[in-house]
Amino acid sequence: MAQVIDGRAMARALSDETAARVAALVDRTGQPPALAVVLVGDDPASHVYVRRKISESRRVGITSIEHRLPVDCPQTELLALIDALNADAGVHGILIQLPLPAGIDAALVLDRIDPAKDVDGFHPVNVGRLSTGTGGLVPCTPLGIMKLLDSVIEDYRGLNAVVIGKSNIVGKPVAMLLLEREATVTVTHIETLNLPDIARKADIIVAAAGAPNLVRGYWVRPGAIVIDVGINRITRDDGSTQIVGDCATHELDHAKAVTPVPGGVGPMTIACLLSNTVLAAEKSEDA
Ligand SMILES: Nc1nc(=O)c2c([nH]1)NC[C@@H]1CN(c3ccc(C(=O)N[C@@H](CCC(=O)O)C(=O)O)cc3)C=[N+]21
Repeated sequence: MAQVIDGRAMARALSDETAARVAALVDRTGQPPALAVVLVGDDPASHVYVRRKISESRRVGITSIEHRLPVDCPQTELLALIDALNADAGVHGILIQLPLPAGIDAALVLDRIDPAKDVDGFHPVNVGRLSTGTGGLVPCTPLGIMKLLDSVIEDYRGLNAVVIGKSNIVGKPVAMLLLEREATVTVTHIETLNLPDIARKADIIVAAAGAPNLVRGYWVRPGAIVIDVGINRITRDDGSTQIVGDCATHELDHAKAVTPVPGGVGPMTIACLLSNTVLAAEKSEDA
């Protein structure tokens, strides 16, 4: 049987550490870290995620401030809000929930965030720092993936890592982090030919394609480690809905370790958002 990596337990442990850092910060400065969460429009999944981010923030002592804007909000209004949050010394982290409504230029919006407050790590300055390995805030999902992998891997050197998906929020940044550990990294995507053959060479598979049951048992070599980043809401025959990942997990008994969905990468993403927020607040102390 493959080891099932418990993302909920690891997230809890990380958040306990974060809570201790928050308490120490409050002792030093008299002020808790503050996270601004900006939600534009009424995507139901985004609402669920934002609720969870805010309640987890409170649990560790981070003050979270939610800003809701209507779906037809003019871009200039969103940019003005970001300017105000950038200028507010009491705000340490800014998160713009994605996806943004059509008609808003997401790249322009992310460019506007002060890189020091960019707890998602999506600003070009942080993307650049990640690619040169020179500090900066690291995107939450890739950071969480590395912590999950670190629980089962000591030394990445010489390992083959195959990343499925080339998104800016998961595929590309996790490839950079794996490269930094000196794994041999292959990034694949929707146009990749012979994906099963490429995956079969992997010691580490990171599946972030957004396609349920994409990664089948025969794609995975015995002893490989499989990180399932997918969050797919599917409707069963009886009409009920279920969250599944990108991997046919029931076919992966021969893997060394797998992450479950739910309870794997998702909870770690939120725990890393909180640790990034405290990191941003700690760094602002010396500024
Ligand atoms: N600016 C921005 N930053 C993000 O980090 C960001 C975003 N926008 N937009 C959407 C995606 C998605 N995302 C998730 C976070 C937690 C779970 C999570 O906690 N999932 C649970 C429950 C799954 C469920 O029941 O929905 C689990 O996997 O166990 C899932 C997905 C963050 N994202």
